Amino acid sequence: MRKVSTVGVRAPGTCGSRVLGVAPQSGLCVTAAGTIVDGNVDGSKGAVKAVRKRGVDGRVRRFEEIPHTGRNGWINLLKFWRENRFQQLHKHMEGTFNTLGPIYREKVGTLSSVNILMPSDVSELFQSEGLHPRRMTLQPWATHREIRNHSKGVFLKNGEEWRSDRLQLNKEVMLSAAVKRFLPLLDEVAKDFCRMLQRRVEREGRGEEGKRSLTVDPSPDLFRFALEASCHVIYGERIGLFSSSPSLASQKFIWAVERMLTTTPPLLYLPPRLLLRIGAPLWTQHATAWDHIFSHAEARIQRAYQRLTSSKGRGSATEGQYTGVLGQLMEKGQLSLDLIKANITELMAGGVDTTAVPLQFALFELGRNPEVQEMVRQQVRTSWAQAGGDAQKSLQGAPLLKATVKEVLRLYPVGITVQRYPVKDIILQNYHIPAGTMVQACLYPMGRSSLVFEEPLRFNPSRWSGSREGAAFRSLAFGFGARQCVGRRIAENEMQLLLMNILLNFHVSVPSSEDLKTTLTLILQPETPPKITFSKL
Ligand code: HEM
Repeated sequence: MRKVSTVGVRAPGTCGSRVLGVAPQSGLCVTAAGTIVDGNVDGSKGAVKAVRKRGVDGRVRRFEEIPHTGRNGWINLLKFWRENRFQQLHKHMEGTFNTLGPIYREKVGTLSSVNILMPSDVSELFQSEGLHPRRMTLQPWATHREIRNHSKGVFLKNGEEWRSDRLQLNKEVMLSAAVKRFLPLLDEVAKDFCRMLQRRVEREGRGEEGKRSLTVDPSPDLFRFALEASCHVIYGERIGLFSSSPSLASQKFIWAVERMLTTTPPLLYLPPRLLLRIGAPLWTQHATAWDHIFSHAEARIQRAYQRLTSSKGRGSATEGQYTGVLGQLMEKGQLSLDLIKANITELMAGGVDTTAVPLQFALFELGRNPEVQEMVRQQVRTSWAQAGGDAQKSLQGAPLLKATVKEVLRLYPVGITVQRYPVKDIILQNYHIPAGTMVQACLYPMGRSSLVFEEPLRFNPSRWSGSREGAAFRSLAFGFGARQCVGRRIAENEMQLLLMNILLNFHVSVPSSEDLKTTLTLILQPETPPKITFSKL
């Protein structure tokens, strides 16, 4: 047991590297606030436990006693700007947990949060999220909708309004009957992607015919794949992005989403309406990017609407035929056209980078871990053969493939935190948290914590097959509870199907297996997209 001195920002509650430390060790650590942490962080089998805690004098500590990174939000904001911490917020969080312990407070500009990383604490948070869970509002997005008079979709809504939209969307994208409907569409796009890649390897690759290899940065193709897949599932429309001349409008949509994401984080800490009034370029870029996303969606929604109404007029030409999420929502008529537009636009904006980027990480990790790749391929091959090529059955018989996606998102979560405002007072790490406080579950530091995962830096999908690490509140990349990602089933199936088709057709390797440097826009990305070598099997 050791007492930790309290100096400057690092002072309160320091548990040092024991929380996330690379060097595993065992022992108790007394924080400055007097909380006892049972620090058995031995990385050996069975040793990783949730942190137990109680006040030394048996009392719950006050909110103000939670370790923090400095009281003055404006000074913190200045530091963030000066040191470019927005882009490295995931690393900043990891470092701060190492220094301050498993819970800390942070104020940046006007935004205050309590940050946690232990699964047991996230479970506590989940139990107090209430019937209408709330996340931190992305104010620049909300302001854009308000000034342009657009309705908001589920991402930006709260309360009963959110719930009623969400229940309708769940039926079309989350329930297993819906998955069954859209899965063949995703499979078709994944297969076309592989055919396009085959042609490219044959045309541009090296080596003898039939056994060629090609080393490329696959990210532009992965973005196209994700957009093609989204359009097929959402609008029921193929947009031909794998052709030799993909449309410029689609490329512009991809750029607009990228711009919208990169301009979001700096705008979170400043009042958008003030920036709008002074004509700040950052705000103009953000709003213009959103305008583009909206007009892209609007054009497609109009087309789909005309298609649907004209086929209805001709008799039921589309009866029994799946017309995409948009068609389903229109046919059911439970949401107004305005709300359908708002939600469909959000699904489109949220559906491209979120899957294209983890696919880059997945190919990189499979490439630098050839034994893992081979193990997954064997399972996928057997399952695919047994299922006679049926996509859904093939996925069901390949748990390692599902675990691969989970493992990628553990190490590289798309969103680095999930936020909630508890509806009642709760106790986390023996500190009192008043209702209405913004609490963030920090996924990046959690995924890399030796308290939570054995050998956290090892890419090991098999870790999810045992019961222990499959335990609750460790795999949180899609959030949790009723407000979890509504695109989850689309995303999981889309990524699994693409990886399945790639593994059946190519061996994947990487020219450099050095760790990837990551950077945060609104989502976690590689600083430079990794190069991947595809060799025909
Ligand atoms: C790997 C891919 C993805 C990841 C990791 C991811 C992650 C997340 C997370 C963490 C949330 C917040 C959940 C919470 O607060 O508990 C979320 C919400 C959301 N996501 Fe995703 N997402 C992904 C793909 C997608 C896709 C493909 C779509 C659209 C097709 C989508 C649309 C949305 C929407 C609309 C919400 C707001 C849901 C609500 O508030 O009710 N996401 N996502």
